[in-house]
Amino acid sequence: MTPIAHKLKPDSLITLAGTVGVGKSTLTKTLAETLGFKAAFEKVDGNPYLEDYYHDFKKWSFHLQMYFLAERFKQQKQMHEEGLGYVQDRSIYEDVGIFAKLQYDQGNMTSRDFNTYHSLFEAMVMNPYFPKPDVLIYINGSFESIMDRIHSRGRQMEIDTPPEFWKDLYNRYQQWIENFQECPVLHLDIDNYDCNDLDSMREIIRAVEALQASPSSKHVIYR
Ligand SMILES: Nc1ncnc2c1ncn2[C@@H]1O[C@H](COP(=O)(O)OP(=O)(O)O)[C@@H](O)[C@H]1O
Ligand SMILES: Nc1ncnc2c1ncn2[C@H]1C[C@H](O)[C@@H](COP(=O)(O)O)O1
Repeated sequence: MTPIAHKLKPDSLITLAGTVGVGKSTLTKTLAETLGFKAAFEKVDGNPYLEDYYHDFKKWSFHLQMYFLAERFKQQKQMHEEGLGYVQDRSIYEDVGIFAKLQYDQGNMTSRDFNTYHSLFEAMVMNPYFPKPDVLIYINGSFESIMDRIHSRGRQMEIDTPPEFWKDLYNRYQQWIENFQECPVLHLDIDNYDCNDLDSMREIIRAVEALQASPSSKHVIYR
C-alpha cells in the first residue's frame, strides 16, 4: 500500500496489542506502509527458546521471558535512536501483565524468578528508551476465530498446545485490557476492518489521529 496523508506526528509510536494469532503482525505491516512509518516486528524465527518453551513451560518460562525482555529492550533502543515514527507489533506490557503472570500463576515460574523478572521490567520501563505509546491499538475477536487463525498460520508448536492454554491467555487479555491505563487505547474487532481495503485503513488512521490529538480519551471503541 502507498502511504496516505495523515496528521500523526512523525515521531509517533503506535503499538499493536492482542492475543497470539489475532492479526497484529498483519495489521502492523499494512498500517506502517499506509502511514509511511517503519514497522517493528516481534521475531519468532530465530527465537532460541520458543519451541522448547511450548514443550516444557516449567523448564523454559523464565529463560523465554528474559529473552523477550532483552529483545524488547534492543528494539526500543533502536526505535528511540531513529526518532520513532514506528508501528510496533506487541507491547512490553503484555509480556509482563499477561504471559509471565500466566506462567507464574500456573506454577511454571517461581516467585523468586518472577520477582527478578519483574524488577528488571520496572527498571527498563523507567529508561528513556521506553516512551509510552501514543496510542495502543488493541485487536480482539471471538476465541473460535482466533483459534482458526492460529491453525491456518501453521506454527506447529502453537497448534500442538492445548486449547485450554489459549483460552486462559484469551481470558487474561480481556481482563488486562480493561485495566490498561498506560496510554489511550483504540479497540478494534477483527470483523470490523480489512487490511486490503484502503478506506478501512483510512478509518483506523483517523481514529488514531483523534486519540493522539486528545490523549485524555482513554478507551475508544472503533465503530
Ligand atoms: N484481517 C485479517 N483477515 C484475515 N486473516 C488475517 C487477518 N489478519 C491476520 N490474518 C491471518 O491470521 C493469522 C495470524 O495473523 P498474524 O498477523 O500473524 O497474528 P499475530 O501477529 O497477532 O500473531 C495469519 O495466518 C494471517 O494471515
Ligand atoms: N512474553 C511472552 N511469553 C511467552 N510467549 C510469548 C511472549 N511473547 C510472545 N510470545 C509467543 C507467542 C507466540 O507463540 C509467539 C509470537 O506471538 P504473536 O502473537 O504471534 O506475535 O511468541
